[in-house]
Amino acid sequence: MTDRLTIRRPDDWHVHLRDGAMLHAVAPHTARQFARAIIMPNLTPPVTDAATARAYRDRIMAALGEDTDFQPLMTCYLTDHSAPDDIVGGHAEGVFTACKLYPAHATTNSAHGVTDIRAMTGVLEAMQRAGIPLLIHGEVTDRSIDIFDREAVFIERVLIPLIRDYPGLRIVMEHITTAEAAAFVTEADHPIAATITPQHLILNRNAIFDGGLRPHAYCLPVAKREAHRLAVRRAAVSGSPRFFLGTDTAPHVVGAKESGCGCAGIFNAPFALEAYLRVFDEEGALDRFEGFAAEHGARFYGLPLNEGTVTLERVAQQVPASTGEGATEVVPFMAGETLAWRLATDT
Ligand SMILES: NC(=O)N[C@@H](CC(=O)O)C(=O)O
Ligand SMILES: [Zn+2]
Ligand SMILES: [Zn+2]
Repeated sequence: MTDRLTIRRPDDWHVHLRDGAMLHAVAPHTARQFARAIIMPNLTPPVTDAATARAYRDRIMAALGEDTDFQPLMTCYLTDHSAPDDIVGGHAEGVFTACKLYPAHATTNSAHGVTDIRAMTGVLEAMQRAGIPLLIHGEVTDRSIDIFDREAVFIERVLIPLIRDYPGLRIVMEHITTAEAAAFVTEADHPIAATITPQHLILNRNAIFDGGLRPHAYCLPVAKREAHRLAVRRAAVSGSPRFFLGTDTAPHVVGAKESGCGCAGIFNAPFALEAYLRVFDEEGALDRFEGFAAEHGARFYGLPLNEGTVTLERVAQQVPASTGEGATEVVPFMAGETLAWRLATDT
């Protein structure tokens, strides 16, 4: 049995750091585990231009203090009014690493999102030309489509036409949850990849209703049936360079989760590596963990691999019931459960 695993320093390709007091409370968790992270732009108001992104990046670095070498990679929130020149300019200046497409009203803080992706011709052409990745929350917002089918229907209705129209556009399908998405990303003749969260590797939809309504197991896209979880697990441990780590850590204060209309989002930043490693361990794929956590994403984004390593050791630890206090009290993923692995050292 392997009891220690040393890998290249990993990156998290999908993170919500929020702002203000919550940013200060949650950012250190991500910076402790990861060298870099793709920072989601769904603040209120959203991060839609380079000046706003630069200011947000400064607030992130200020929240982490002087000693950190963590690198936030900023994204631009696309709206119906996004202008190609602003995006290409922001990317050329080194502010934007990617652009994020939220279909309007698909998820938390997506009210300003895009109403018709097909109408975004100028922006998508410019991104394709400049090699700027398009990160997609891949769910249709058609209320007549069952919530468990919205990802699969998005592939048919939106993604297939999109890759046909923009054959060179680099796409990351974020937080995939279905067998359909795993198969599509594996097989597509296109520069496309997908992030996978710990929760979609560990939970199926029964977890949301396990003995009562479980708000801390609720995120979007919502967890699917067991067959889908298993398909997503196979994709994660397959060794395919098209699948990589993106936690979608999405903190909401406890009262906003435990509510008559609880927010979508799971806060997994404090023990993200440990949660993923549990899955790779169970699947007998410890040798594939480094690729998933520290190589595939950087290569897809065309960024250098990190220097340095982290070590995880087989030492049990219990996930606390909550982190933070007051306006920053958040219940972490797997609260109260015991994890077999622990992040040990940073070198
Ligand atoms: N995943 C979620 O359930 N929530 C995210 C938004 C998102 O990534 O869709 C959030 O910002 O809270
Ligand atoms: Zn999303
Ligand atoms: Zn997200």
